[in-house]
Amino acid sequence: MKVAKFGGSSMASASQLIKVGDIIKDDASRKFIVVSAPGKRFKEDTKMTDLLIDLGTAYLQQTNFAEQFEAIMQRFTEIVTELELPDTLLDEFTESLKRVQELSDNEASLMDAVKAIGEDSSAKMLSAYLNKIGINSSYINPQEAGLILSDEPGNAQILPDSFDKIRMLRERDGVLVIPGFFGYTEEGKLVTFSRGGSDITGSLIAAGVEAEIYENFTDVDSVFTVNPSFVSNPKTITKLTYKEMRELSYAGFSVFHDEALIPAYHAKIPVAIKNTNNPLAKGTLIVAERELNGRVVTGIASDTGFCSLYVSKYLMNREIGFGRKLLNIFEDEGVSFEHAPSGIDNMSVIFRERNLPRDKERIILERIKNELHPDTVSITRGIAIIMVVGEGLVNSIGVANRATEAFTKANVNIEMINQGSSEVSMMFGIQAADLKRAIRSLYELYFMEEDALVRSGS
Ligand SMILES: Nc1ncnc2c1ncn2[C@@H]1O[C@H](COP(=O)(O)OP(=O)(O)O)[C@@H](O)[C@H]1O
Ligand SMILES: N[C@@H](CC(=O)OP(=O)(O)O)C(=O)O
Repeated sequence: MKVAKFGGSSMASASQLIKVGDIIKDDASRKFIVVSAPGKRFKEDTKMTDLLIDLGTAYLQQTNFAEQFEAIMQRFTEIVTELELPDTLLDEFTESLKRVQELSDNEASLMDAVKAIGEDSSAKMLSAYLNKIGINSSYINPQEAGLILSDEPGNAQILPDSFDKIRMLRERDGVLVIPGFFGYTEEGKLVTFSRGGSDITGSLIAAGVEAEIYENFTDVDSVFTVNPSFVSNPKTITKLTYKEMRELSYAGFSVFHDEALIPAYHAKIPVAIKNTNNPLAKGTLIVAERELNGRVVTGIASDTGFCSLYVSKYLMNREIGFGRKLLNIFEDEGVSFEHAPSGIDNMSVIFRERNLPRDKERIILERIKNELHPDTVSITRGIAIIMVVGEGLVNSIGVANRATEAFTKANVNIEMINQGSSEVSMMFGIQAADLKRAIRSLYELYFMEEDALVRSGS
């Protein structure tokens, strides 16, 4: 039995839902279907989830609620009408949108309840459409499916008891259509995962039902070696390991949510990335182990929105507890960090800028000065990270050299280097303004020049 997840791009319009129906019809083992809310139909379009966030905001701020309501209903109406689905679906969606005005939870919980309407409605439309084309299908609410999550609105996590309940879905007849992105706390409150979280639902269902494969349908033929917005027509990746994909998606390969790999990884379920618009394309397979194909680097990912805190103190290496005290300050202030590369007399700590607001920055700098008495302490914002990832990295000499050569060629200054202890990745911090140049240069070196050398036999 397979789990197939269809992302926002696959659910964006009636014509996309028809393709989804064809894909499900084509393979009877696609029994568990997880769907996102309608995504963008074209580049400048707005995702349903963003329309819903605007609706929630309009309600909270008592502004243009009616206008947002209209925009959302128009998109649902288009899909329902074009697919000739029952009008009762539209009545249901109208009711759930109206109920937003009765919600009295705190702001974060209210927003979660509003956002979930996108996925919930998507699942109801697809299930109705599948029945219409002769596939016996049921809509399954995530509570019924057994998705019990932690009480962290907008950033929930699965609770271990869920899996036994999810497993029972195997006994159900027909195709089951489950909305992605949300679940319920033990107390029955609706909570969502972080943005892009339908990938996580798909992986959890795959782990719970012990699927033979988790197919993740999106709008690209495969995972590319580099984000296609930086390099046109980049080389594709046909197979990569969970470890590689986890690092790549953490650092910006937005095609798959970085938290979505863990459940599939633990349950040893292969993940296939496939294209709804071209389902016969081979796609990309994510597995536990793969043969090394001679290529050292599998992919180069990058992300912006980081900042780096630098602390130096002469003889830091001899001061027992320095690192602990430093990290303790962040813990006290409720600030999570991403990386902490260190030298003999210095230490950097890398944060996502959104986790270190200016008021926290002031408090933290003050505390470091008063409690740790460093020689210098400073924060640099506007940092981008680049992650060079590959299982082959561990046994190769000169990978870092090649990277620095690429940065030099592109005239990009490296602010920080960190060889991850997982040994499948190497991370560089640079100024965000230099990102495009740096990525193109790295791609040229690792993928174009190395291939040319292999082809010429040298
Ligand atoms: N390395 C990469 N390989 C493939 N796609 C990538 C990569 N990095 C970023 N992307 C982007 O991810 C997009 C697909 O993810 P997403 O928009 O979340 O899809 P969906 O709506 O199907 O969930 C692609 O259209 C592409 O622009
Ligand atoms: N609709 C949600 C969840 C999701 O996974 O969407 P998508 O499949 O379009 O990335 C979001 O936009 O965050």
